[in-house]
Amino acid sequence: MTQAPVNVTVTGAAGQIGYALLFRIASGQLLGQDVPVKLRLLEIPQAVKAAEGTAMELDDGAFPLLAGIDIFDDPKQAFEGTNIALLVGARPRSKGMERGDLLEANGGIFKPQGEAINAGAASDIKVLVVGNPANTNALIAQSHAPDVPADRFTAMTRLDHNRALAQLSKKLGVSVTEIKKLAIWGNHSATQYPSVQHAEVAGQSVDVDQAWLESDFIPTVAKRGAAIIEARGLSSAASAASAAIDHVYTWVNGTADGDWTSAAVVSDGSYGVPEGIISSFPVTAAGGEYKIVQGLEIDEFSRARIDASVAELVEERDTVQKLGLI
Ligand SMILES: NC(=O)C1=CN([C@@H]2O[C@H](COP(=O)(O)OP(=O)(O)OC[C@H]3O[C@@H](n4cnc5c(N)ncnc54)[C@H](O)[C@@H]3O)[C@@H](O)[C@H]2O)C=CC1
Ligand SMILES: O=C([O-])CC(=O)C(=O)O
Repeated sequence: MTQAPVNVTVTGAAGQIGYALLFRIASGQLLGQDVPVKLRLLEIPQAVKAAEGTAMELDDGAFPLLAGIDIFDDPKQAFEGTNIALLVGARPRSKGMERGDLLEANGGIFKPQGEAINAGAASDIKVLVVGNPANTNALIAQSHAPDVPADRFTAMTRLDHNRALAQLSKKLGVSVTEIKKLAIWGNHSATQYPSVQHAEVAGQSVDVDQAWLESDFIPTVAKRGAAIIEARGLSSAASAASAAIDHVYTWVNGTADGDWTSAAVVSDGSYGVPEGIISSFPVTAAGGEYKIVQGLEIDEFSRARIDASVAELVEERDTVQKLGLI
């Protein structure tokens, strides 16, 4: 081993995303093949036993990079000294619900977790919120961590980004690796805007007809979560875990030259998105920081879609404000 282990806290460790995520972290896919990790698992008391079972299986994987596993039911202990926090633990939606319906049920989880991160996490803490409604849960956690730089709190729209890549690659008959500069804007919800306005294949802009974009691509990507629930009877798990791995790996290791990815980050007012809201943008990563891509021209169609999704985020912020969660 070439360095001290990195502490990674995963909440909801006994859940379905946790089960898909933990083995990939232990195998080195979160941070890199030369980076040892110590796992700190947080669960509610009733699920600690199940988390212990997962920890036994992690032991049985004999992962060379796994330097230890601790299990907690107290957020203060779980986030003590942690470098990377994956906030997955929350109730998933079921058929017929929108993610925003989970605001009240799940919002309460993220206030004490934000406070615990503020109190005890390592100074280089990076937080990814996966639990839905992810953007606003991230806002709740961030607002209770005043001593942590706000840009360390992010929410996951990488799954939407990957879904958009997959759909476009099928349509164009090219590999996902050939597509650059796709972007997810706004909320991780049905109002999100997957944009091909700046997308490129082999340096050329992507030529797809507007009717396909509006009636197929955008709704397929934006409603994919509901389609998975309809088909599986459970919300997406392995693909969500995979996107969480991608989000953190890119954050730590950077984006490729000439490309970007999507992540929900604290808005600095760019593109008319109100400051402080956690909204998805096209972002680059370098030196361990995500930065919003600047200076993009936004066409009229994109403007309307971005504004609609951001309006939903403003509503969610106002709701949690009324609930006393921020
Ligand atoms: N942002 C995204 O792209 C996606 C987000 N999600 C969301 O991720 C969340 C988790 O999904 P699943 O793993 O499928 O759910 P799950 O129900 O299988 O697991 C959730 C786990 O969280 C635990 N938990 C609940 N409250 C907790 C707390 N206060 N502290 C620690 N752990 C707690 C539960 O005991 C359970 O083990 C849901 O909110 C789901 O909607 C799911 C897919 C994609
Ligand atoms: O749709 C859901 O509730 C789970 C989720 O966030 C997704 O699959 O994108």
